[in-house]
Amino acid sequence: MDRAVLRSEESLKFVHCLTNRDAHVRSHEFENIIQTVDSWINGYGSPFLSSDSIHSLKLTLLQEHIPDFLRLSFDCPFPDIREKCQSLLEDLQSRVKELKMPKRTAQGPSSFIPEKEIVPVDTADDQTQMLFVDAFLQNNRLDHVTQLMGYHPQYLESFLRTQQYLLRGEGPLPPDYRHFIAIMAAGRHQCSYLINLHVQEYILQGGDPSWLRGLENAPKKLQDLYEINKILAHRPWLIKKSHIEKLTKGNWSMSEVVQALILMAHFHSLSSFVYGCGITTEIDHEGGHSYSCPQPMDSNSNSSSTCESCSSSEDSSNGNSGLGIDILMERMKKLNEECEEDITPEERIKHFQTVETQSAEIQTHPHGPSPHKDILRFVLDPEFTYQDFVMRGTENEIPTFRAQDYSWDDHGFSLANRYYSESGSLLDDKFNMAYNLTYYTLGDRKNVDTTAFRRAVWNYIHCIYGIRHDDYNYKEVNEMLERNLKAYIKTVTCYPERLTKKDYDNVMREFKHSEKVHVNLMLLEARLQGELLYALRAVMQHMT
Ligand SMILES: CC(C)C[C@H](N)C(=O)O
Repeated sequence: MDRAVLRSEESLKFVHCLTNRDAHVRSHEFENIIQTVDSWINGYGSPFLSSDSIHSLKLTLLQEHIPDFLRLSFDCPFPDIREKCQSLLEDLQSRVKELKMPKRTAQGPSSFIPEKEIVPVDTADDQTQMLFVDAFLQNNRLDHVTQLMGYHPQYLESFLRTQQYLLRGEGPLPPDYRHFIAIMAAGRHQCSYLINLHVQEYILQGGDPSWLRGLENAPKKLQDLYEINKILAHRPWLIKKSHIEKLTKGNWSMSEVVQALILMAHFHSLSSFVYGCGITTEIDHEGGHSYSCPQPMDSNSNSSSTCESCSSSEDSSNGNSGLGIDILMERMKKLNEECEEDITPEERIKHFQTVETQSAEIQTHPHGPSPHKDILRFVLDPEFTYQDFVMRGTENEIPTFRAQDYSWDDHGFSLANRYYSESGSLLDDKFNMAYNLTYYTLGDRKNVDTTAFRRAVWNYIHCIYGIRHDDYNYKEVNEMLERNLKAYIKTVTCYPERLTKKDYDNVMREFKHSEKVHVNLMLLEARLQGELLYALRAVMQHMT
């Protein structure tokens, strides 16, 4: 190659490398990119001083990809690439004055948790580091969700394996459909974080950009999912076998239906996690970087300490400071020691109904942010939201879902496997991981059996969805979960887009951030399982 003149095909290669789907190629080619850019800057004479068309092409290309470099300088788990990106940006800044240099707007992956308390990209923990590398190679990035899940590497492993399978593994739906479904699902909670990620993936997979103009531009087959996506997200108890029938009478095969249902439920519940943990916009996405002084978001990390102290005094004066760890420990101990109370099935049902009714009385924020028009392209009726199960009205008599009649272990698991090969086993592993995960700690205490607390969280979420486990004593929910925490759980599960930092700060105060993320993982999985129980039961009813 004539190095004196950078040919436009070279520029194209540059773009290609940066956006290459195959992350392996991408990291290998990275060396070349750096060299190319280096030679642009340092090369023969000073190419940036000439004003030919190649010059402006180079400038445009560089400008477009600077957010990519900026992101890589933070999220790349390979230290050499991270450092090279940093020095490249510095070099560009000082030598190519025409370029505009952005700064990241958020201070790390979560606006609720100070960056220094989050597992760093270059963590010294080998297992987590390997998972971060895997995630980077899978997704072309180490996204904020993954980094936050890095608190819980055992879970993260299972999560990444499942998500990789759903999006890129064998399965009946083509890749662009999978990402489009992710966008539709995230749209139900206005989760622009996930929408951005999957719009990018959709395009990289060769998806038709015109579909992104709005649902009405997508194929009828995808539009047919609209209704079921909506009820699955907010009122899964309304799913009937007729919904499944409608799809299979159209041109959906049963295994496509099952893959789509799992994808939708996965992204509904991942939206809960994104909001529940205050995940920030990815650096290279719109809003993740800014070309002006990034002052506003800087105050965010500071505000966490000021906010916490001011809200704590405010709340204790309201007598609203919640269950302290000591009380919680004492109650857990008591529950563990007590032998199973002798209660009749009727009493059990009563307890369940009490928790259910109380849940309906919990006031969450009445309105969320009004949806952005970019999101409304995928959401036709944003006002359709969760409604308390007990308020479902009597006209269509929907009974409580009895988990012993249709359970994940005995029914859902094998049905998922039957129509979508490994999905059941992967999900099963992930559910078990989230359900059983414990470090025997609570705040700064060690050797604590937290089973009672964790069961209460899980079963409370199912209760919100009208699912009753008849071997569980729902009285425990009220012993374990104070009202603020119930409100937090209900908001994150049902209306995640309405959650505020204050809500996060005001609950589980003595818990570590990693524990709050742990609770969010349970929330994600319990919601996912709840949605799938309804969806797969309808599939079964349709088949029999
Ligand atoms: C969510 C937390 C209360 C979990 C606790 N740290 C445990 O290891 O069990």
